[in-house]
Amino acid sequence: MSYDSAKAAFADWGVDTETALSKLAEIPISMHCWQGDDVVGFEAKTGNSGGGIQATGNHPGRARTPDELRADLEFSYSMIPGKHRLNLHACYLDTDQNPDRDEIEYSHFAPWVDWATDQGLGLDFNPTFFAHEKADDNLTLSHPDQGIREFWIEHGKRSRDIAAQMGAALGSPVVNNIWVPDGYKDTPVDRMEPRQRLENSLDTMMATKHDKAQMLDAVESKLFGIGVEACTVGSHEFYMGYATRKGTLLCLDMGHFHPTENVADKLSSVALSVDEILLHVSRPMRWDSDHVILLDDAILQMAQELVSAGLLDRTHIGLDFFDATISRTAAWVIGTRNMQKALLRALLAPWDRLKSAENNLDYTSRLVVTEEIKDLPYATVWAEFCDRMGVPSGQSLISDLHQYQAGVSGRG
Ligand SMILES: C[C@H](O)[C@H](O)[C@@H](O)C(=O)CO
Ligand SMILES: [Mn+2]
Repeated sequence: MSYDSAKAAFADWGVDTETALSKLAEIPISMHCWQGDDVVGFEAKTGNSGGGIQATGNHPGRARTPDELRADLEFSYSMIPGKHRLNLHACYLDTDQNPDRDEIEYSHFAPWVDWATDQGLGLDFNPTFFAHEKADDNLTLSHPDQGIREFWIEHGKRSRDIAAQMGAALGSPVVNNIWVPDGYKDTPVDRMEPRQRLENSLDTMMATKHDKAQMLDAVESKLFGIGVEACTVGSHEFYMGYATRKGTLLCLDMGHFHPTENVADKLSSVALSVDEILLHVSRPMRWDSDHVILLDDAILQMAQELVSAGLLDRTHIGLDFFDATISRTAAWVIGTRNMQKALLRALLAPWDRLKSAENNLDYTSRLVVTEEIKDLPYATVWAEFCDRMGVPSGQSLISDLHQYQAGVSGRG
């Protein structure tokens, strides 16, 4: 089918494909650096703690250096339509020095900023509260030992400074997302004190106010992780309350809730209490397994909520998955494109008609419309978008992905 025919098919439903394509082109997705190297990072390892997260698989081609990671990212972005962002973790520093987490400075990340400037990308940032000997108890900002708390508070403060400097250099606010793995394997007898300690540590860490044009604080909750099955200190209720009272962004990771919860349903509720939201779009399978996102119902509903509720302007869309059983660059490309495809479908829905049917309690019409529009030629509009943005779609994408993977498979 030609694009003009597809455009006419959508116009029949009162939808303008050109408006949808213009909007889609303006939605940045923050791609996570850690898909490229299985969350290993570039510092000398000092601890065993994985933070309860785990990349599994041994597909060849893992990036071992910042240069390899940047090459993989450049290829991946060239397969993704539009201009996007890179979400960096503090353990991905690029320096010959070996600073501990409480010694990191902007200079250790300056090569990333130079590269991002060159590539026209925005950056986001995360302090790394895992994979370190001082996190081996699965307690960091809520640790009963004040010295350990202070170590991590210093790391968090420095991360915020670095993020703010990145934002100033790039002219685009850097979201600095705080996730700590803190929790207990078995049922704790005291849940209150750890949560008070976490709150106090966060307050100290974020005491310095930064210009929101440079840096935005976000906090990420979790249900459980490996080794902290009984209690996570930074639960959803903890951070929902914290973000609401303190004015930070709230990060919703789709893998951090009970498997039957609909994370898309949370957006409108959360948006009534916090100004801005950060998403970690992920695909949990039985647990927080961080599979590559598919164009499945969970993602489609997420995109529908963002568009229908008018939340695109105050939601930062980040990704969080890491699969080491497939080509890592293909994982980035497939996952990011799926997020965009979901957004495109949501942008192509006849929302006025659907909302009007719902408000008139005409659920029959609502159901007919939602089901009939599933047959519209979304693929043709997507192919047009890719074409205009100079990236492949369909079978040529497959050969490009395979060709790049073949070139990196020999990495040791
Ligand atoms: C590496 C990330 O910080 C991590 O995935 C975090 O966002 C998370 O979701 C932990 O489960
Ligand atoms: Mn996450």
